[in-house]
Order: sequence, then structure tokens, then C-alpha cells
Amino acid sequence: MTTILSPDICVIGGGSAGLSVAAGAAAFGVPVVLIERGRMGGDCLNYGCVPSKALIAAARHAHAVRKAAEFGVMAGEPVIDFEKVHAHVRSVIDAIAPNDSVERFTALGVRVIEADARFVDRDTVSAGGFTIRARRFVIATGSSTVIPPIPGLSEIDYLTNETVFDLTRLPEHLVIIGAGPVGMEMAQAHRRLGAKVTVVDAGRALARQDPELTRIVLDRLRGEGIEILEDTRILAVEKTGQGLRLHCENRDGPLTVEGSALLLATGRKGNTAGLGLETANIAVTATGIAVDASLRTGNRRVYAIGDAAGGLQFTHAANYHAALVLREILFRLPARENRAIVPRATFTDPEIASVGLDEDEARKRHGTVAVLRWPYAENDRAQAERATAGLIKIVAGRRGKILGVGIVGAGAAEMINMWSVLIANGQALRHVRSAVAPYPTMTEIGKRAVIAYYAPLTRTPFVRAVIRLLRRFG
Ligand SMILES: Cc1cc2nc3c(=O)[nH]c(=O)nc-3n(C[C@H](O)[C@H](O)[C@H](O)COP(=O)(O)OP(=O)(O)OC[C@H]3O[C@@H](n4cnc5c(N)ncnc54)[C@H](O)[C@@H]3O)c2cc1C
Ligand SMILES: NC(=O)c1ccc[n+]([C@@H]2O[C@H](COP(=O)([O-])OP(=O)(O)OC[C@H]3O[C@@H](n4cnc5c(N)ncnc54)[C@H](O)[C@@H]3O)[C@@H](O)[C@H]2O)c1
Repeated sequence: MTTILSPDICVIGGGSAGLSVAAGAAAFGVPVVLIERGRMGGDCLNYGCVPSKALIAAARHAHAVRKAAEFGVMAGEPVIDFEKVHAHVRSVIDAIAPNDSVERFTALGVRVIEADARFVDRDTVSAGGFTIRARRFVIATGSSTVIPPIPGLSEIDYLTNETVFDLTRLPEHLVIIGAGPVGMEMAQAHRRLGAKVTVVDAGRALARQDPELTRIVLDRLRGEGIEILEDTRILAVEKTGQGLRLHCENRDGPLTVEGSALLLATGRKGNTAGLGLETANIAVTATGIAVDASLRTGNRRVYAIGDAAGGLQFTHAANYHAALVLREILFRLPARENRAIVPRATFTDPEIASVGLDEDEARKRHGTVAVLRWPYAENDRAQAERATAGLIKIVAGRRGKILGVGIVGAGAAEMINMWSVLIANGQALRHVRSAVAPYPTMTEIGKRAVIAYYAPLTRTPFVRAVIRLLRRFG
């Protein structure tokens, strides 16, 4: 016997995207059903942002102990108790989990079904003995690691983001395939906690970010002892007595990489299998569910958001998508995704963060642009903290309109926030010039870069003539 439910909105997936839609709809008193087959909170809480940032925090403490002598504080090599590091990561997840729990969402007024969902026709979803006929459906099923077709891989007990945070013993030598944000964040965290780490990528490391910024991060990572092999093809992988061996080739010829554990950080693909999407007339692309700019699928009743839509794969992008579809569903207001206002951040040390267009994109779209830079080394606070590696790079168009900003350096992900606000509101360099930044903070690098934009004004004959004229009045 199945129970038929007819809510206004049926959300499939209880990760960042789905939970935001459900909580938002419930706040307006709209009947909403949320279906989750695994852990509430999805990847971000259980297998992504939260455990990775908790591990990175532990690693930062280990690094700070090693670096303490530079400040005159003598500590020596830290002793890492990896079981306790693991317990710390778990306890951070446990502290946040109640916010995403079935109990909390039920109390908010959301009907939560803990089951696997699938479409049985264009307008109906079936899950755990329920038949749901909703006015609108929102698919928020997230993404999973792409498993590359490398010969021998199926014989190896490889790790992914779903298993790496379960380790209670530090791998002696962690080999990571994929030098994107996941690979690089995990590489640095494990290295700082005492593992040997080798990263292999078929292309360039951190390829989605401006190379001028990533160079600074890659120099640091290599300086900390991480081996990063770029433009290296992996031909096969085999099991060895101690772990595994990768057979690779690059421009220098064939090479092998040996390690004790293998982590795949090879990119993400939207979770679409088993959802019955063909039945519901919903198309799938190579990266996820096909959507238009308002995040609608080919079936007008159905939206796809967050990682499942295969575009921007960040928790804050998932939350942004949720707000857009709620606007359309609840208020019938048109909503269009604007990727230019969504910041991107990678939490290596130094961090890289950016928003809007990078220099290349800005030149292609706007022709002549101004590019402003200011180094951390010229910032007093960065000097005090001995965090002088990094820079801000601002790209501005006509009348100083801010088109894009990239920051590499300490606190970059926090600092990008201000620029996100400016870009989302179409603001210009003069809005930064007229603001006052507290001293001494690293945020000042932005203001200094902007002042550099106006510096040529001080040398123009007209401005100097005006000053001379005004002088005459006393
Ligand atoms: C290691 C790592 C670190 C990351 N760090 C960051 C970071 O620092 N900052 C950041 O912004 N982003 C980060 N991300 C990305 C971020 O985790 C994702 O963008 C975000 O979790 C996407 O949210 P979502 O709701 O779309 O998907 P998910 O969080 O994956 O949620 C999808 C949910 O749908 C459920 N589901 C799937 N299919 C079905 C079905 N058929 N029926 C019912 N339920 C289903 C799943 O069980 C899952 O709980 C990181 C990712 C990884 C892997
Ligand atoms: N700080 C953050 O906000 C954060 C952190 C982690 C992840 N994320 C999100 O997760 C997404 C996925 O990150 P990711 O690092 O898994 O993916 P990615 O697509 O950014 O990088 C994957 C890398 O793996 C390489 N690769 C793939 N197959 C390979 C093979 N067979 N051999 C060698 N190299 C191979 C690719 O060349 C690429 O450089 C990111 O785009 C980001 O949106 C965000």
C-alpha cells in the first residue's frame, strides 16, 4: 500500500541545496516533502567541506608548531596523534549535524522521507512506500567522484571523498590522482600531518584558477615537500606488497609513482543514476542534469540545482540556486543564475579566492581593461604575521567598474566577500576608494591596489593647475 502525498514542492536530496529549498519553503508555510536516501547534510557536512576544513584546521596547527621558531617560540617537531585528529574531524561533523537533522527539519514543518527517490512518470515520484505528486519538483541529488577508466584501478582499494575522512591511521605515502581543489586541499593537509604526498594530474594543477595566483600556491605546496606531477598521463595502476604503483608517462618519458594509499580527486559528476529521469523527460549532460539559466529541466515542473546540475559545485552555489528556484516557485518571479557573482575558493595555505571574470575572460568580453595588483609583502599586517606570500589582482572595465577580483594569500576566502558584494551590486573602484579599511588588516591590500589606479591623477597637469589655483585663495 502506498501513501499518496500532494505537496507544493517535492525536493529530492537533503544536502546543502535540498535543505535550503525545504527550509525556505517551510518558512513561508508552503507544504514541502524532502526525500533523502543517505545522511542528511549530504556531501558538505559528511564527506566534503566540513570534514575537509576540520582536517585542514588540524594540519594548520601542526604547521604553526613547526613554524613557531620564526616567531621566537621554540616548540620542535609536533607529535601527531592521527586517531585524535580523526576524532576532532568527527566531533566537528557531530556539532553541526543537528542543524541538518530529520528532527530539525520535521520541526520546521518539512515532511522528511528517508528513502531512495525515483520518477515513475513526468509528474510523480516514488520513495519508500510514498507516491508524491507535487506541483513542482527540485532535484538536488549532488555529485560523486568521477572514477577514471585507468587499467587496474578496480583491483585497488582506492579512497574517495566518501572514505578518506574515515581513516584513523595516517597513510605513509598518499598518492592523489587529480590536482583540483579537492586534491590540493587534501595533499597539503596530509603532508602537514606527516604523510609523504604525491599528486598526479593529466593537465595543469588548479587549472580552473588564474595561473598567476595558483603559481604562488604551487610553489608553497612544493616547498612543503609535496610532489606535484602535472601533464602526466596515468597508463595503469597495480597493487604492490606495500600499496600501489602508478605507471605514468609525461614529456620526460615513462615514470612510476609508488605509494601506500590512493585517493581519487578526479572531478565530480552529478548523481543521476536510478532517478528515472528518462521517464520524466529530463535530459542529462556529461556533467549532470541539463538545465536552462533558470535551473529548469526540459520538464517544466522540475528544477535541478546544486552539484546535480553539473555547473558551479560549491555549497554557497547550492544555496544560491535554492534561493533562485524558491523565488520562481513561490513568487513566480523570473530567476536567472548569474555565475559572475558566485565566488570560488580553495582552502590551501595560502588560500585562493576569486569572483567575477579573470583577466583573460575580461579582455575577451570587454576589450581594454585595467589590471591592478598589490602584494601581501607591502601590507604591514601580513609582515607582522609573516604571511607575505600572495597578492590581490583586480580587473576593472569602463569607469572603473569592477569586473573580477582574485586573491591568493592568507585569509583570501574571507577577503573575497567584500568584492562579491561590490560585484553583485555592479560597483566601481571609486566605491572602494571612498571606504575606510581598519589598520592593520590584510583587507587593506584591496584599497592599496585601488589607490594605485588613481595615482596617475596626481601627475596630470590639469589637477596640478587646479591645486596651484586654489592655493592663491590662502
Ligand atoms: C572534499 C570536498 C571538499 C569540499 N569543500 C568545499 C568547500 O570548502 N566549500 C564549498 O563551497 N564547497 C565545497 N565542496 C563542494 C560541496 O560539498 C558541494 O558543492 C555541495 O555539497 C553540493 O550540495 P548539494 O546539495 O548539491 O549535494 P549533496 O550535498 O551531495 O547532497 C545531495 C544529497 O542527495 C541525496 N540523494 C542522491 N540521490 C538521491 C535519490 N535518488 N533519492 C534520495 N536522495 C538522494 C544524497 O544522499 C545526498 O545527501 C567540497 C566537496 C568535496 C568533495
Ligand atoms: N574550496 C572549495 O570550495 C572546494 C573544495 C573542494 C572541492 N570543491 C568543489 O568540488 C569540485 C570538484 O573538485 P575536484 O578537485 O574533484 O575536481 P576538478 O575537476 O577541479 O579537478 C579534477 C582534476 O583531476 C584531473 N584528472 C581527472 N582524471 C584524471 C586522470 N585519469 N588522470 C590524471 N588526472 C586526472 C583533472 O585534470 C583535474 O585537474 C570543484 O570544482 C569545486 O567546485 C570546492
